[in-house]
Amino acid sequence: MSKVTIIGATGRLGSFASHAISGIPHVDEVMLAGRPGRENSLMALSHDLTDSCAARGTGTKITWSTSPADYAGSDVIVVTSGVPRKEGQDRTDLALENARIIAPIAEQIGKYAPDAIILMITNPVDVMTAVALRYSGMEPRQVFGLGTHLDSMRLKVLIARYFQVHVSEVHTRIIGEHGESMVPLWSATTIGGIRISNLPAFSDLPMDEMVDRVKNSGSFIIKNSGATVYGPGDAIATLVQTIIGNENRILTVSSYVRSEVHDIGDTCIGVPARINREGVVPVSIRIEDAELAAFGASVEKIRALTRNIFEKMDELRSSG
Ligand SMILES: NC(=O)C1=CN([C@@H]2O[C@H](COP(=O)(O)OP(=O)(O)OC[C@H]3O[C@@H](n4cnc5c(N)ncnc54)[C@H](O)[C@@H]3O)[C@@H](O)[C@H]2O)C=CC1
Ligand SMILES: O=C([O-])CC(=O)C(=O)O
Repeated sequence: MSKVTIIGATGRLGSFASHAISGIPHVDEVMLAGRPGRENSLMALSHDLTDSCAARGTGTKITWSTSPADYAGSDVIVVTSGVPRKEGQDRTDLALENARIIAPIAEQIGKYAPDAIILMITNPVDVMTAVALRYSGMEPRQVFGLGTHLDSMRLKVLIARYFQVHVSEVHTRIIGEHGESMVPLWSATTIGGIRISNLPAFSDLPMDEMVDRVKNSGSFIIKNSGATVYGPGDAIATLVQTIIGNENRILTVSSYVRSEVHDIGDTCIGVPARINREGVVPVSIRIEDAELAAFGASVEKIRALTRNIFEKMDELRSSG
């Protein structure tokens, strides 16, 4: 029996992610969670998703709750609660406002579902993953964030189109911040198993344009349609399936890094990590000098922002 809870289920991303998760094999229950006052909205969504399961011919049970005590028994808890950015904002602008929303949610998860695995989505996702880790009191392997998985998938599609190959022929990773300082790992990019730098067309590859497009993907979608929904929603479902199916895939997610990348760490940030039913563990890797310098800068940025948010949260809590 597997139970997946989505906290923030009434939101634009939360509702689509709930739909995507309800189609994963071996997920028996999807629990839609939200704040008191959202009962009608949660109930209506549960009816709609139950109809969806009926139409798909699956027996997934859709439940809903506004009580954190009902997090109990969850195998995976996806958190999408919080404010999204508006046109012109950077994800980091949301840090304190969303930390104030995520900290109490994480505390309740630690209290009622201490054996679950938390998948953090709220932005800025690297900092919110650290907030969830701190306030849940759970182990680093149990708390991870969507990180640069979606960025890596966005780059993969651009490379596949450029080389006119099926996306499954392309392997690539973006590590670091889910944001401006993200770092593409061209040294870990292959097409048909061949290192991309060994292909003659590599010298003409518009690398900077591709990475800029990935960096601006979220803001472009938000500006023109209001929110990013289907990309992150299906990326969330992939990660949930990887856990529930105990798949041992290596995906690029935000995870607490100690020293796995050239001894740089002590922060939650996007790195390749092995994901299974036990949770998420970063993989030790070695990267090229230029990539390492960029990753080091990204880690420093996120570590400083995270510490700043922790200090502000401590001040807010001590002043009552
Ligand atoms: N990591 C990633 O790749 C992505 C992250 N996101 C992030 O996910 C979050 C949600 O985005 P959307 O669903 O588009 O936003 P939305 O506004 O549609 O939904 C927000 C949800 O959070 C809840 N919420 C808002 N304030 C709250 C509070 N004070 N306490 C408890 N719950 C609260 C709302 O009830 C709602 O369920 C944002 O922070 C957004 O930036 C969105 C897309 C991709
Ligand atoms: O851009 C945003 O704010 C939402 C997000 O993180 C993404 O879609 O990558």
